[in-house]
Amino acid sequence: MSEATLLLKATGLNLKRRHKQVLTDINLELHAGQILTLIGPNGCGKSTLIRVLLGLESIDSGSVWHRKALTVGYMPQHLQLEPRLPLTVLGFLRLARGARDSAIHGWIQRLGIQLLTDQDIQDLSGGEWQRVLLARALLLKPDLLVLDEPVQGVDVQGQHELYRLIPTLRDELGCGVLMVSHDLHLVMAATDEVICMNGHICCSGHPDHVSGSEAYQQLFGQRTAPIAHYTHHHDHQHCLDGHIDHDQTAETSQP
Ligand SMILES: Nc1ncnc2c1ncn2[C@@H]1O[C@H](COP(=O)(O)OP(=O)(O)OP(=O)(O)O)[C@@H](O)[C@H]1O
Repeated sequence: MSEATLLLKATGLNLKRRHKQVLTDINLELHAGQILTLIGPNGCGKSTLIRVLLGLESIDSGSVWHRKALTVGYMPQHLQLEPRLPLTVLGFLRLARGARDSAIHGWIQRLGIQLLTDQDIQDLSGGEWQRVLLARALLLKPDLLVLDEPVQGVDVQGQHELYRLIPTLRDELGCGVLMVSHDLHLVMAATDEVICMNGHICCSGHPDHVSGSEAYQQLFGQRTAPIAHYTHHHDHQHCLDGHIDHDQTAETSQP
């Protein structure tokens, strides 16, 4: 990918918290139009890496480069709000920098949260809150959309909808997407590149490549078996004269 589309680049990131080495020699690049997903077991450093990339946490060594004037829409894993704060969903969305009511109502419709507009944010369910946070991130018209476990608390139907929506948003906004997810089945189909981490980067690349790698199998073991992403194993050959030769045997069938 070209330098012109580069949004963010991390080089040699290292970070220790108390006595634990949380990040070790992390290198990555994210380009406009790319969906990059971080996966890995609990505590492997995914959220910490996101916060470091966004400049919310300091590092011991390494560097993070951002494109100039990069606008980031961040959907955090946790957002602590003052519990006594009386604020409706609409009021909360109006706090987004530069957000106009027309845009707010557009995203409210798009994300199917019309019935929540006047509801107090303290009364939202986990899945409802996730949608509201996504709306807030999108209101910023981000060059980079950062989603830290976007489907936590979202029902199965909602998870499918959200993972279908992410590539559409990427296409419409032309943004890059950096995502953390535990939903291996769904995320593998909705991402261009996966980084599988456990403090350091164990493996990375296209989902097909990563899910077949030894490091991935060691981290996720049996759970990797039914990954539901599309893989086409070509079981025939197209000859120059247009003839199809079926003598080639298929390795495996697609899921
Ligand atoms: N301020 C801190 N002090 C000590 N340890 C910390 C601190 N912040 C993070 N850690 C540790 O760093 C590790 C990485 O945490 P992080 O939240 O990045 O993991 P994660 O991969 O996002 O996990 P999960 O999948 O459970 O959300 C964890 O072991 C955590 O306990």
